[in-house]
Amino acid sequence: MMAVSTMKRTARVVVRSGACSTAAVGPSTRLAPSNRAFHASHRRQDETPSPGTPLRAGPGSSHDRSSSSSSRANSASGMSIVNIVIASAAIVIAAPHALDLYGRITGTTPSRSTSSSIPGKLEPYTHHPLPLVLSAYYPDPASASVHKLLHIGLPASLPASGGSETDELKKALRIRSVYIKEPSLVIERAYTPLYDTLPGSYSAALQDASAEERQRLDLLVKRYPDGELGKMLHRAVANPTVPQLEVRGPVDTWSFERDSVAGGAIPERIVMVVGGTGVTPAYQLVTNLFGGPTGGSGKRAMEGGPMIDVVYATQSLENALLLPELHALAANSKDRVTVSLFAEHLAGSPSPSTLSPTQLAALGPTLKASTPSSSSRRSWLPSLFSKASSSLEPKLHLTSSLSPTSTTTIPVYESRITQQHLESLLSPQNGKPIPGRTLILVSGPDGMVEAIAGSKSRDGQSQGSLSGILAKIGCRQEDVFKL
Ligand SMILES: Cc1cc2nc3c(=O)[nH]c(=O)nc-3n(C[C@H](O)[C@H](O)[C@H](O)COP(=O)(O)OP(=O)(O)OC[C@H]3O[C@@H](n4cnc5c(N)ncnc54)[C@H](O)[C@@H]3O)c2cc1C
Repeated sequence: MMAVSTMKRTARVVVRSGACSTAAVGPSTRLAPSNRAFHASHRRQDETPSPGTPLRAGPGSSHDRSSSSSSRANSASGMSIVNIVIASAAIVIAAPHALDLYGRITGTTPSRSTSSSIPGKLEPYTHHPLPLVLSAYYPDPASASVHKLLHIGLPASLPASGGSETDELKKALRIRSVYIKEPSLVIERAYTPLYDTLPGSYSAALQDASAEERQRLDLLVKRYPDGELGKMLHRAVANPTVPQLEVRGPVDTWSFERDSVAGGAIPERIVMVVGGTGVTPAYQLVTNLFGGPTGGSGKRAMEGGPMIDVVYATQSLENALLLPELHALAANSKDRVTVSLFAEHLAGSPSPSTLSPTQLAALGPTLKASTPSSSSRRSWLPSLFSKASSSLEPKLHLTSSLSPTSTTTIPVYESRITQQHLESLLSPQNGKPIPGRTLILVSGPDGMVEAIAGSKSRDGQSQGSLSGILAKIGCRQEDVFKL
């Protein structure tokens, strides 16, 4: 496993070969990846009144009746104190239920009591305090940014094992998250570690990891201007000796074993359509199956696992996360992992020489950009020559700057992910049907998930009906899962 250089939500679609008809139906749907709208509607939770909020003395308190007889005043005062005690007790008893109800109604997750927190422990349903051992701006620790890489100290995890290789593969086919609590506001938010180092992990990345890497969670956290948890996590000062973050987990975001649609058969291919910080679940799944980007002495890729295509949308090249690591994973797992990037704004026709310092920072020292040749431009979208528009051709190719002979490329399109792109990706290649089953996972801002696969239910708990681009190209409801 490699430390990321110093360093969303989603839908799952299972597509049997031919399950998504590739016939174009209507005009392509544009995505609306507004992080602001997404978080405002899906992930934001307003401040919850604290159970300890003092009650205001109402009419009948001794202060209101200064001219009344002392007995009436005492009686009123006594009544008032009894009322306060009863009301306070009722609030304390009812608060957890009210918070649960509030969470269900708003689609957010209120935190539970942490009065019995045990430092250094991790459990799915109870928060425990863990230390923040590293906090660095991402991608360049020396430049302030809206993204930070955080390392949270963990009790060491050992790779789990048991059962046949197939059983282990099925257990690695999952994406797990943790929830971090904001103590004063009584709210929590989910974050997906880049590597599953959580208890009970079957991740190939854990097998590659050093002892130090096994004792930490690597999170990439975006800060929004008024985002509560993002602000708190960006402000927190790293100190390995102070367990300051209330964390619970692991919680399955998606797992093959719980996927009734999968019916026990491992998919041949998983297409992950992701946007913004929604790339973190895709990254975790790839590293679960193929190990970390720098590899190690441990077991590498899981045998018999699916191919993974990461179709990644960002607002701009400079906002793209984990590009060097994704490229390294694709290069290490030739023909098993592909990555393509859709940047809405590339500022015209960038050439390698005109990339800005922030764009170059997103590429890191290991990637270089080049202008695709006309033949390579066309290779990814063979069926669309006749109707090709400039947004259907990559504007840049990202390749390794360290090994010039490497042919692994991340094509960069100046576009949102469109119907044509997904049709092309899911269509039979060279006229031949893609064998086996394709599972599609979608993760990103609400607007993007809605455009690709339709929105989740209001409470975020159920999938909602399939619509959007995937419905237009003929995918079936049961073939789609929104993370
Ligand atoms: C399974 C899962 C995994 C995730 N993994 C990651 C991850 O790895 N990394 C990551 O960064 N995120 C991840 N997220 C998203 C994360 O959980 C939070 O939703 C995100 O960090 C925003 O939380 P916040 O508290 O910072 O912002 P919030 O307080 O929720 O605010 C979000 C946005 O809403 C706006 N807003 C806040 N209050 C209001 C208001 N009253 N009116 C209008 N707008 C308002 C804010 O300005 C901001 O733009 C994940 C989410 C899920 C569900």
